[in-house]
Amino acid sequence: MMEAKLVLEDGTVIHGKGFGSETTKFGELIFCTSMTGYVESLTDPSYKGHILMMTYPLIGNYGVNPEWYQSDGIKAEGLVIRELCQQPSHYACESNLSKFLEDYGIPGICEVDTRALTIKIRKIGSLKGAISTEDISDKELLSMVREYPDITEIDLVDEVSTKKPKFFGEGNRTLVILDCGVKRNIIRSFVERKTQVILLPYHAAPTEILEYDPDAVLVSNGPGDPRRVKNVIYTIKKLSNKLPIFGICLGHQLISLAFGAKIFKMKFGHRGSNHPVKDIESGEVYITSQNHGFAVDISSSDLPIEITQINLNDGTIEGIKHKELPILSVQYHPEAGPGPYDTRWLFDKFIKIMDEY
Ligand SMILES: NC(=O)CC[C@H](N)C(=O)O
Repeated sequence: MMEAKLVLEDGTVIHGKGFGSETTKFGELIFCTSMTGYVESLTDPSYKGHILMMTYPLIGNYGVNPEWYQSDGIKAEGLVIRELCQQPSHYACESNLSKFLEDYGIPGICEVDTRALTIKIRKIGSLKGAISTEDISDKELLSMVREYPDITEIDLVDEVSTKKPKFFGEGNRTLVILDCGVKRNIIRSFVERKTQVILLPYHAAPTEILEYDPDAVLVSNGPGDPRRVKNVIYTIKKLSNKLPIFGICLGHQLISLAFGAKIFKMKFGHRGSNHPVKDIESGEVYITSQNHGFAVDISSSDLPIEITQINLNDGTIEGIKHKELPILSVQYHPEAGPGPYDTRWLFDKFIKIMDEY
């Protein structure tokens, strides 16, 4: 295996073994506590701009199958792990993790003490970093990392959204999804429920959306700072009294912004498959799949939206709804991929709202 290093903006330099592509990539280093689901996570467009570190110590065991992809390829900038399994075993395995990363030009580094690094990030927060398997000195790489723009300064949604309309499934109801970096499982969740899905570029104008005569609009998940995606916030405001609107993750943040809430960057985010979320009305607790670094802040009860669900680990907002209009959203991922299926009922709820409207 080739030599590789991980350099962080605070000056940390970690040497390890490289796998995947021989290259240098930059991004915000974040950690994910899911024990499995590395294929789904690497291909989740919300990870664009991030270097993904898995806390589970052995990764790659069951290999790779394109059916598990959440988009057309790897969207994360790099992968940091403790131990790489080089001989995967699984009935559906078609490739291995190293080849998978190589196919998409993405570097990986293993033999890293990921747990110590996670403790560091939990203490000081997410950090910008680079993985490199090239011949660049530590000093030079560190200054490149420090010069690299912060995640809040990059328009990542534009890099992952579809360039033209796409159509999926059939049925007697139609849903427009504004593609900010949608995961395939979200589209699948509606197609399975006999819904025609029209996927539009995130910048589609309100008039263009209405021309499709949809029964509702869903604002998808996606990477980066929601405050940068101003045109979608405008679209949500324009459509709010015309159609039901649902939001997942970035979509939840954009709907919240459209109705006056604020956004803050979390210290190290929520990324994993076991985040407990409580539904305030029913008192039920769900185990949810999460991947976000920003969160919604609703400090005033004068806003037209109210909190429906909260995170039981840190009390952050996990769900909101409009006080009068059929508009609701969640911060977590009801479609799973990877993660538990506890909250798949939300898709049935969305569909019921569409059908009744
Ligand atoms: N999965 C997502 O949609 C992420 C939303 C947003 N980019 C965040 O990091 O908070």
